[in-house]
Order: sequence, then C-alpha cells, then structure tokens
Amino acid sequence: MADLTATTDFIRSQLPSELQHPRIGIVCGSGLSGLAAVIHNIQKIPYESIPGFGTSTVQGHHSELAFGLLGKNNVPVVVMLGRFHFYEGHPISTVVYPIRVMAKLGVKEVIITNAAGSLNPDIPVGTIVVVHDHLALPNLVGTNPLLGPLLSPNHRRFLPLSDAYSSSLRRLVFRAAHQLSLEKSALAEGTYAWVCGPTYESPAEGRFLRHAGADVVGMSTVPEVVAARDEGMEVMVLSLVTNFVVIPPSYWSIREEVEAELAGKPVVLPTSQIVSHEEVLAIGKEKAEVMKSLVQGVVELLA
Ligand SMILES: O=P(O)(O)O[C@@H]1C[C@H](O)[C@@H](CO)O1
Ligand code: HPA
Repeated sequence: MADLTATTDFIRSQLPSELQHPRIGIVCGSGLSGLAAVIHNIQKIPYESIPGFGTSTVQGHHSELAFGLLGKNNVPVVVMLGRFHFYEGHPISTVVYPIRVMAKLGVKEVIITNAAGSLNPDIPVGTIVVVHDHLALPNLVGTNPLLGPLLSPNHRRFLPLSDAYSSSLRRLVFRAAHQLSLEKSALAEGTYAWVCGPTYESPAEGRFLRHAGADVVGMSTVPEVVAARDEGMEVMVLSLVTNFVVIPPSYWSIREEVEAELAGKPVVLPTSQIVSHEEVLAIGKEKAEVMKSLVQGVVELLA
C-alpha cells in the first residue's frame, strides 16, 4: 500500500486551510457526482496527481477528489466524484485506498452512494435503498479487502460486521427525507449484495442472490464499507435502484417450443429485458436531484 502520510501531506498542500480537515466523507456512485454542484468553495484534485490513487475508467465516474463546504451549516467534506471498482483491474487495496485516506484526514462518517439493480419486486426502479446489511460473496471466498498483514497494531485482525451500517446514520436519512417532504415510497430499506462484475447477473445468479436474502445488487461499495469500519468510521450507504435484475419466474422450454412449432400450434415467445450501463446512467441522471438533496440533508443533520 502507498504511504498514507505522503498522500495526505500532498492533499493538504493543495488546499486552503479551511478545507484541510474534512469532517464527512462522501463517495459518489455511477452518475451521482452531480453533488459537486452544491459544494461551496469547491477544490478538485485529479486522482492521477494523488500518490497511491488509481484512475476511474468507468463512464459516469469522474477521476477527481473534491473538497469543500456542504449544506446550510458549511460542513467541510471530502467527496470522491468517482470510485475505483475491482472489475477495472485495480488491486483491492487501491479500491479502498481513498477510504483510508479519508480516515487519515480526520473523517469520522462516510456516506457511500451507488447504483444498483433490484432483486426485490417490492423495490421499484427509482427507489433509494437505505442499506442495512450486505451479502458479499467475494469477501467470503477470498477477495476481502482486509486479507493480508495488519496495516498497524491498531487495526483489528478480525473485524466484526454485525453493526457495519450505523443505525443512527440510517435514522438521519429518514429524518432528512421527512424534512424534504419525500414520499414514503421514495425510500426503502434493504440488503446489498456485492458482486465483482463487470458482467450483470444471469437469471440464475439473480435468483440465487434473492433467495439468499439480498434486495439489491451492485459491483462496489462493500470493500469501501469494510475499509471504513476497519478505520473506525461510521458508515451509511444509499443505493439508487436503476434497473430490475432479470429473474424470470421459470424457464420456458425450447423443446416444447419446437414441438409446438412442428405441431403447427401457436408459440408465444417471452419478451426479454436486457440491462445496460446506459440505462443505469439515465436513471442516475433522473434521480440525481433527490440523492443530492438527501445527502445534503443528512450532512446538515449530522453536523
Ligand atoms: O459505482 P457504482 O456501484 O454506482 O456503479 C454501478 C456498478 C457498476 O459499476 C455499474 C454497472 O452499471 O454501475
Ligand atoms: N447488477 C449489478 N450491478 C449493478 C446493477 C445490476 O443490475 N445495476 C447497477 N449496478
């Protein structure tokens, strides 16, 4: 891992003194970096100039770390306007490095957003899910960001994750939603499944994750949550549902279809839905305002 002190010294050297000690860290998911528009006194540092940082190669993610003041009460924040995904080829330590940098800069609470697919028929596209737990198959089978030697004697070898998603921060989301007069249906609570990507789920994988208890699925966030907890920060995660994961109730039989054709019987073909990153970005754009107001509302309540 790169040298955290060198990274934070470099970052501070780029900032005026009032922005050098951010209180809250924010990670913007796919298409959700519009938050930058409401940050006062914003200063952006390109990732490529920051020691230890990778670059974000995914459409809808900007490779910049922003510092500024957010909300009516001018809370100093640090914002990742784009993130690193494991599927981009970054080592998992690089994926979570900015989170460790946030901790080193003094951040105590992290708000993480993402775009995700819904596995739950009761959670439609456009809903913002307040994540209360996760299901991380990669963590269980060997892509855990904490694998390897302890970073310091202050880091724990066996990190518990039963309280990873702060209940007090989750409460603030519903308070902020009330202040913004959002409809009840705008928010849901649920479990986020982390998959490595970059393939979207096959129908069987979607069904598997749903049966295992997940409500939404995405390709990010959990490594950041684990690193943030490892650094002792409080975490809140908001997932914007951008699509439904295709889970047909059952497979149709090609054999029966062919037999029906041969027998001259009418054949009704199922319609297929295909998810795309363009669709993900389009919904992100449509709902960016709500996400932005909600994050700002939580920051105001927190400070
Ligand atoms: O960075 P997030 O998790 O918001 O991005 C999601 C997951 C993939 O990177 C991409 C798939 O469309 O969007
Ligand atoms: N699957 C995984 N990641 C995603 C999805 C999805 O359906 N939508 C947005 N990110």
